[in-house]
Amino acid sequence: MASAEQIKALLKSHMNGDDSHFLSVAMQVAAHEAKLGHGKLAEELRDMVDAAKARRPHGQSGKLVQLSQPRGELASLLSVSYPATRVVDMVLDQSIENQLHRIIKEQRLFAKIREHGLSPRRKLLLVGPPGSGKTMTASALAGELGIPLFLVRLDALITKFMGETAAKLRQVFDSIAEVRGVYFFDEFDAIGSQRGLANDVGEIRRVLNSFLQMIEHDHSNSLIIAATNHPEILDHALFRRFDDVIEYKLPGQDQVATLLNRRLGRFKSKEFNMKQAVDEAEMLSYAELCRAVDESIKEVILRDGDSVSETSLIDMLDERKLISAKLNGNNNYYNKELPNNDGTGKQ
Ligand SMILES: Nc1ncnc2c1ncn2[C@@H]1O[C@H](COP(=O)(O)OP(=O)(O)OP(=O)(O)O)[C@@H](O)[C@H]1O
Repeated sequence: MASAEQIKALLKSHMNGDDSHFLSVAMQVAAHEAKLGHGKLAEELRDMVDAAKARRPHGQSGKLVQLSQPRGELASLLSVSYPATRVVDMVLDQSIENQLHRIIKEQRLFAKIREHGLSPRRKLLLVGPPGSGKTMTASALAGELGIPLFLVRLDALITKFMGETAAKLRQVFDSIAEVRGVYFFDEFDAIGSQRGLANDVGEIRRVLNSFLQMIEHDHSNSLIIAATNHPEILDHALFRRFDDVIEYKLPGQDQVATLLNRRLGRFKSKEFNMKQAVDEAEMLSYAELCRAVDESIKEVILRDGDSVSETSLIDMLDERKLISAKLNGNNNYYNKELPNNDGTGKQ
């Protein structure tokens, strides 16, 4: 139930005609209900807010008041957003989609799970090539659960001063315990690399040890998501600290076709040869495919055309391939096996 203060805030913004504030308080009520484990109610409220926002005239999207804006030093360590992304916005293979739905279900009903002395899945490791949807997944989980997404800024977290990084990490974990949200550690290999690496410095080893202890002792209701493109250099001790490891891959032919269809939307020409485009898209990431489609739509707009043909899309796909070959080099390590949860590396 909304608190008296929240009802007062709703009435006040209604009387002042402050639509943005009204919706942000409604989101606050939704986040509060989600925190109490009333997932269905929270989702219903959030859907109503989304619908209200969608009905606003163009240009009045209104900026949501940041409800859980980190303060003080935390502000430099965490950046917060309230994503509207949903799992259905993503193109995924069935097994990943199932994994995500399971996590969402456990999160929505976490109070029920905790009543039985169990804990929902909430410490996740996402591994896979660049542009495969790891960050988007963190947004979609926050969007589905109606809770804030906190990006942990590793550049601000990792300093060269002895002990400072671990102290900052402590602050992040304190926030994880205090404010329910999705906490996303991108490029996690920066702190999670194997302790024995020759070029490793002592401070990074200490940080990794601190992280291992902190994640082990964390019993909060937040989701902790770490993502990396380099699972092969992660310390094996890390794998068993996570409740779930989700492995992302480059899109297969079905996923490419779905993504191209969705992204091209009304710009897809009637005689568009999807098979030819899909064949040409091999080895490109989701992000690169999106980019190629956007570029080809832009090209249509600039020449006052009305649709994208497969040949113009193929040109853009080829351009992406060239750029990607230059930037990414070789990603062969995705063919290697990941260590299993006992850290032995055997599957
Ligand atoms: N599975 C997907 N379905 C639909 N769009 C996707 C998917 N994956 C990526 N995209 C598109 O590509 C963009 C970039 O993806 P994202 O940042 O999630 O990749 P990432 O795996 O986190 O990459 P990096 O490792 O470089 O951080 C997304 O904002 C989205 O537009």
